[in-house]
Amino acid sequence: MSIPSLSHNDELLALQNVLASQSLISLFVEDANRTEDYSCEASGLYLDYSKNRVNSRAMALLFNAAREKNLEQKIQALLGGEAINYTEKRPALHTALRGASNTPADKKALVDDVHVKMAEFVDSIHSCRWRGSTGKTITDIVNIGIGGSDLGPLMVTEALKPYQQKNIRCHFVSNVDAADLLSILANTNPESTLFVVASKTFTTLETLTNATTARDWLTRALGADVDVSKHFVATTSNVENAVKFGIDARNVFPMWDWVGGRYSLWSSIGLPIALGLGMENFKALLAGAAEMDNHFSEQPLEKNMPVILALLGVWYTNYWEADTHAIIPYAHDLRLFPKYLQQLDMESNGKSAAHKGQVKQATGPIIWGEAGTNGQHSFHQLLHQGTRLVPVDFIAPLKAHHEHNDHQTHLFANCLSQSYALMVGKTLEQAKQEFIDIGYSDEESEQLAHHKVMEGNRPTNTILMDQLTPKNLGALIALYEHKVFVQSVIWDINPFDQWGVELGKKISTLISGVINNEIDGSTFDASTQSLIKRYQNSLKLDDL
Ligand SMILES: O=P(O)(O)OC[C@H]1O[C@](O)(CO)[C@@H](O)[C@@H]1O
Repeated sequence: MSIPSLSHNDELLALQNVLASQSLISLFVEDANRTEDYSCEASGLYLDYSKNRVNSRAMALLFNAAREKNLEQKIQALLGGEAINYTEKRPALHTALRGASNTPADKKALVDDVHVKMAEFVDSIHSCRWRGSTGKTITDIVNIGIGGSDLGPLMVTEALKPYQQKNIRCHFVSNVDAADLLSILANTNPESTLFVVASKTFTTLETLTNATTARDWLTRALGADVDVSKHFVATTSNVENAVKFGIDARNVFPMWDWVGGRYSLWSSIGLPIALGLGMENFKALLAGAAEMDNHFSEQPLEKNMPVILALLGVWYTNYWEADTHAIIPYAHDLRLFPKYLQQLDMESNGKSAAHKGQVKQATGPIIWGEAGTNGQHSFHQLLHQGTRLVPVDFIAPLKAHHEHNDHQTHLFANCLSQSYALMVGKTLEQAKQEFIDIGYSDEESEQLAHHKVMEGNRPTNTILMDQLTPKNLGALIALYEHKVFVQSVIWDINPFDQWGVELGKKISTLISGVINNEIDGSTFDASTQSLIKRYQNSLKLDDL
């Protein structure tokens, strides 16, 4: 794949060549101020991007590229509510949900109303005014949703566990595999359980299947005349379908088509966050994100954290041919963050259609990762000695929510040890000496040394925050949302649609029809037909 069409491409390519032969450590030696020059602060977050294979000229050309693609105007178009999602002809106004300073007034009014409704509902659950159909207080919230209607609220409630309200447990069901739902139902009491059916469209197969099974479970346990409305609420933009499902219209928390699914945790889709952590903490999450929105809108590109992260990503994807990008939080509570970012980034920028025609360069990388230190004992080997270049974002809170400072110091020291080791690596001479030091002969040491060599010069970002608080988490999520947007601008793609997931959905409906003998399956290929047959045969065996 080639590179984005930019006027300074020749120079960028030449610089890549120069920087590829220069060690990262030598860049620090050359520039005594490198750490200060290659760092930035925003909304409680500190980004150190000095351990990247860039110099000031490369950064200047990347900022220039962003200007060439009219990034500054596009940021204002995004925040101002222009129909930036041009394939679906609508704005992408997740920033309005958290009250970014340029939020259009009509959207602000809608959002404020929903916040009032959410706050009243949360209070009625927490103060035990809302009761189940048999008079019991609600102890368990089960969110039924998938994709953006699951991953965001799930990740946030896990990340902010120290803020969890007493007497309320939150559960999340997403997979159409009933094993997911049944494992939750096995440990909940129908009398004190509230289901939140979360679906922007209220048409998603997985969510409707799970919600129907949950409703059957409830009526089986509490009788056909149970007041289902005491146990089911919905968060959706499709009030009509939610009501058809049997949810009382008063218990539907609206959202709108101008909020993308993967950007929706800030909307009523965040209801389980507010129920689990309290409305104040939900609002603090929004406030942190709004602060990052304002930073994104107001700061020059050179000091703009999402822009810097995005341009570094473009640099590695397009000029260094990095296919993947690892996200490694050194906070156990953030362990779902990489998984959350997989949807945010890959569903947004996993595209090959440009505004006009097809893209000419690689677009969104494969996002992956795991919490440190666990990853060190699984995939870090590849980061240190593998043949692929994998840029890494390390994310670390300085303070923990517990008092075990010995653990926290080990955790933080490991985080820094990884970025340092990835940068400096190990030379052949050092490796040989290590073998000699443990008693190997000179000849053996010579032969084996290359197994221990680490090339080093692997690029990393380090993002620090004081503590993993609702506000800091809000800022962190918004940082990555905006990073993804900036990259979409450079790559000239629409990050707000997801046509790619539609085809599989449609075909699965057809295949269900073939399995149930409602549709002729002969148009499918021989492999698919034979696999369908095997499944049908297993059903026949069950009937015997
Ligand atoms: O909230 P809904 O409408 O049920 O959709 C769930 C998810 O399905 C997708 O459309 C595709 O996976 C996501 O973008 C979305 O978050």
